[in-house]
Amino acid sequence: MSTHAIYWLKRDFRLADNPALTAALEQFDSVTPVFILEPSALSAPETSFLHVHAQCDAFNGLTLHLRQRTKSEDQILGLMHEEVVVALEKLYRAKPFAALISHFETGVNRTFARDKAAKKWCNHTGVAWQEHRQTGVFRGPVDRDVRHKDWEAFYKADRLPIPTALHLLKIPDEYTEILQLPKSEQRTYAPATELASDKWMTDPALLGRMHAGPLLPEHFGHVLSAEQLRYVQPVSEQAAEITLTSFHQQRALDYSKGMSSPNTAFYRCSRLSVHLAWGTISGRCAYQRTQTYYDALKESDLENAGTWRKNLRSFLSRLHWRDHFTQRLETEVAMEHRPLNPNFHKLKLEDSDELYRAWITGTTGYPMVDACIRCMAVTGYINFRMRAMLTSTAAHMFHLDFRSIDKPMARLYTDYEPGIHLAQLQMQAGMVGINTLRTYSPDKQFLDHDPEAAFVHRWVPELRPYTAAEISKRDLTQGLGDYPPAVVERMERIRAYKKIIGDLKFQPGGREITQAVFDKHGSRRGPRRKKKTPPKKKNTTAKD
Ligand SMILES: Cc1cc2nc3c(=O)[nH]c(=O)nc-3n(C[C@H](O)[C@H](O)[C@H](O)COP(=O)(O)OP(=O)(O)OC[C@H]3O[C@@H](n4cnc5c(N)ncnc54)[C@H](O)[C@@H]3O)c2cc1C
Repeated sequence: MSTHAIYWLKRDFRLADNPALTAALEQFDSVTPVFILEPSALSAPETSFLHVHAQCDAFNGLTLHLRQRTKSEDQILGLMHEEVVVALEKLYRAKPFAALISHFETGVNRTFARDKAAKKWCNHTGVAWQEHRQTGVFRGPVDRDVRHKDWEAFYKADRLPIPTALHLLKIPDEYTEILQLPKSEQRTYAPATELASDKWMTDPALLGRMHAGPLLPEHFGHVLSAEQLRYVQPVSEQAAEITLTSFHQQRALDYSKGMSSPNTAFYRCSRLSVHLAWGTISGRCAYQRTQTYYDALKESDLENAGTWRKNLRSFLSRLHWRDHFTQRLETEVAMEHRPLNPNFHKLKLEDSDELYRAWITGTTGYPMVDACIRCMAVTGYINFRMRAMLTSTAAHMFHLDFRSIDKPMARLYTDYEPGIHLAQLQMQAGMVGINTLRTYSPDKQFLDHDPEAAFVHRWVPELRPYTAAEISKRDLTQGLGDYPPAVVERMERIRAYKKIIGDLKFQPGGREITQAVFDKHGSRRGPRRKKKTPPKKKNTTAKD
């Protein structure tokens, strides 16, 4: 009797180095790939048009890739717009399947609860659910001191080729009605000539282009404006390939130099985060291909080979940080709702609605903060330093609780990855407590990284009549023309925040609590500290 399985696509829209897809095709006679876009995910507080756009684009890209590979015009990628258990039940009733195959996911409590419900359904029905690992994040008890070795072993293992048995992927007749795709207008992406002059727009030659295809965000109630459509980053296996190649061959030379300023980061950074987040490339593939390129540069007589290598090494470290931070959420799922460091469980902040509204609408009276928020709302991207500055402003200056800004901020990134986002958010807000609290001054960031005010002028039109010098010397209590005064005075608020955090961190028994957090979650790669007291200085890298 022939065996049949469902391959449940979950943040893994690719054919190459895909452990779940490979396993499904090796074990079963036929496999139906299904992407389930749940109504509860679409209406979740962390979801925005950017995530829906990313998934539609990735779905369309994978559809195209499958057509090219199988040389067939048949739609072999199924879509369901249902809650997962309802979707599985419908499929099973139409045609029973022996197994459900997917990757395991480190997500928020909502996706964790969904997965538990799916597990219960599988147990009840007798369907075997195989969850494969696609990253260097480990589930279950892991010895923290050997985890790095496990991580390395995974990243050094041969990556999986595109399976040859793609002809086994099919939508059987029994599923045709259930897996019908919406009828769509074909959309064309903005032509490259229109993109030439604006450094925040995506350039198809460097970052790829969106595909026309059966899914559009509009089908799920998320409409992108014409401006957003021209700025959002394409997300597909094909676009990931172009992005990685252009990074290796053209952009990485100025990576370290260009990553801090929002005027250069849109092209100098790798821009691989959306692809890693939605699985249009595997972390292992990005890592190994970069390592190969790095090794080749050792033999190369290319001018600046040393600089290329230094930049690629810095990129490789960041790929490791991804899993390091995601592991925190995998180990401590409660961190969505409470600080990682128990010293802060009783933290009470002012959490003012008025300050929250100023922050999220980009009307704080701090030009760099406002420009970043408004830029993200259109492009779905900002670089690391600016994300850290936005968090630091929200927490240290505006005294907003990290739980109040978590979902709103997640909605602004196309690359939203719950593990990295929550770990970074908590760290920048001082809720981890194992590193020195780092405060970013928005006005210093403006002077350092936007000295000509190009970025601020682009995203805050009220400030276009003023020069960079006029902007930086403005009277904070007055604003400039139509631009509002600052909503709070900076230094006094930061001092107050640091006192709140310090009092909790150094309460009786607080140091021991912080040491326990370090032992469980701290990086093992730097010098080990086994002192009773938490580290005082240093460790202020972006990573920790
Ligand atoms: C408050 C806050 C929230 C964040 N939320 C996310 C998120 O939801 N998703 C996300 O991918 N990144 C997040 N980051 C990390 C970082 O800002 C982005 O990964 C980076 O800006 C993406 O751009 P890039 O791909 O061009 O990065 P590059 O600088 O080219 O880095 C290469 C890759 O390394 C990884 N990486 C880089 N920096 C970090 C870091 N500090 N921690 C963990 N991994 C890192 C990313 O996968 C990135 O794609 C967040 C940072 C902060 C401060």
